[in-house]
Order: sequence, then structure tokens, then C-alpha cells
Amino acid sequence: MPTLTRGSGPRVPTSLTDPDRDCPFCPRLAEFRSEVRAREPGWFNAPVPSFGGADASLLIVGLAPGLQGANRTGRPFTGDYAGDLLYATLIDYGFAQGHYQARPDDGLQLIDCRISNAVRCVPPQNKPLPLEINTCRRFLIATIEAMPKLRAIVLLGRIAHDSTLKALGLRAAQAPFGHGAVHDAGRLRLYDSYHCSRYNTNTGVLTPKMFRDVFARVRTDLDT
Ligand SMILES: O=c1cc[nH]c(=O)[nH]1
Repeated sequence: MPTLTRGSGPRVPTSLTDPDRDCPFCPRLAEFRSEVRAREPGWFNAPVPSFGGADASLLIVGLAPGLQGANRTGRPFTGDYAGDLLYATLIDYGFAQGHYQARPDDGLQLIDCRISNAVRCVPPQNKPLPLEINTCRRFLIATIEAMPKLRAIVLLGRIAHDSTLKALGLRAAQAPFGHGAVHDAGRLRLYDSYHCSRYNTNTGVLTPKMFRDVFARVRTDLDT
């Protein structure tokens, strides 16, 4: 595995793979979280932890929780529009089993797969700032470090791609982002995909087939 580099900002123990419920590192995101907590006290409203076991071979990195999706339910992509295509694809390729019902108690189980986000807190307008992406990278680094069997990382969108490259200490020129691009980094193989967002799927930037093709390749690589 390439050397993992730590971002700047307050130091946290290397073993801390998920932020504290009241993580203070990004003041704008903490303030937004407080506002939403006051408005929607029944929602999860906290940094969303990774979903799936640390012993998985596959890690999927998304952007950030959606306001009414993962931020409401507490499970990555759960209740978000993007989760419909993601979880259906994972089930089809044997990376999940059960019935995805957009709720964290739907019994869905990931198989040899873990899902995380580049930024763990919901950002206003779904747009984290560069400083917030940099600050939250320590949790991505710790998440990767805590996965001893990790072989494949699917990067959903450019922000996940760029942040994971930095987490792995790789230069952007070594692994340019492109849908379907595959980059080798030591014992890891990185797979780029356009993000399965509502915008990308509704505009045809990403079709279900394009998305499935990425996971078909991961499946084949992991099985050989
Ligand atoms: O990137 C994304 C999009 C929706 N929900 C997530 O958890 N992550």
C-alpha cells in the first residue's frame, strides 16, 4: 500500500476511523448540523460512520451524506437517491444481500464490502468546501489503514477520487480521474466512476449500465 499521509489540522488518534457525534473540526458543518438538529430532532444528524466490516476487500468512497438521506438515516447512501442505484448494483454483483428499503434497519448486509464518504457530515447544498474535504481526510486515512484485506476502492466522483489519492499519498497526475479508469497503487486497485447522483443519472451522464460495468470489473478482479 502507498504511504498514507495525514492532513493538517487538529490531531486525532490514528485509530479513530469515525468522527465523534459532535465533531468540531469543521465549524460550518457543525453549525449546519446544529441547525438541522433543532429543526429535525428525530434525524440522525451526526457524522455518518462507514457501513460494512473493516475486513472487507472492497471500499466504496462517496462524497458526503445527503441532507434527507444518510444524514437522516445514519447509514451511507441510505434514503439518498444515489443509494437506489448503488445498493441495487451491489446486490446484483454479490457485494450485498437482502432487500434495500432505504432504512438502516432493513437488514441489508454488505458482503466483503464497506461504504464510506470523503466528508462525513452533511454539507449545505451538498457541497463541502476544500478545507472541509482536507480536514475530514484523516478519517478516510484511518478507515483505509484499518482495512487489512483491502484490495479495491471504488471512487464515486471526482471529490472522492481526489481525496482518496491524497490519502494514499498519490499525485493527481499519477491517476487522472475518468469514468471507468482503473489505477494501480501498490496492493490496491482504484476504480473511478461518475457519482451515482440524481443529477448524473437523470441527465444520462451516468447510466445504470456504465455504473454496473465498474462493479462487474471489480467483481472479476476480486474473484481472480
Ligand atoms: O456521496 C454520497 C451521496 C449520498 N449519500 C452518501 O452517503 N454519500
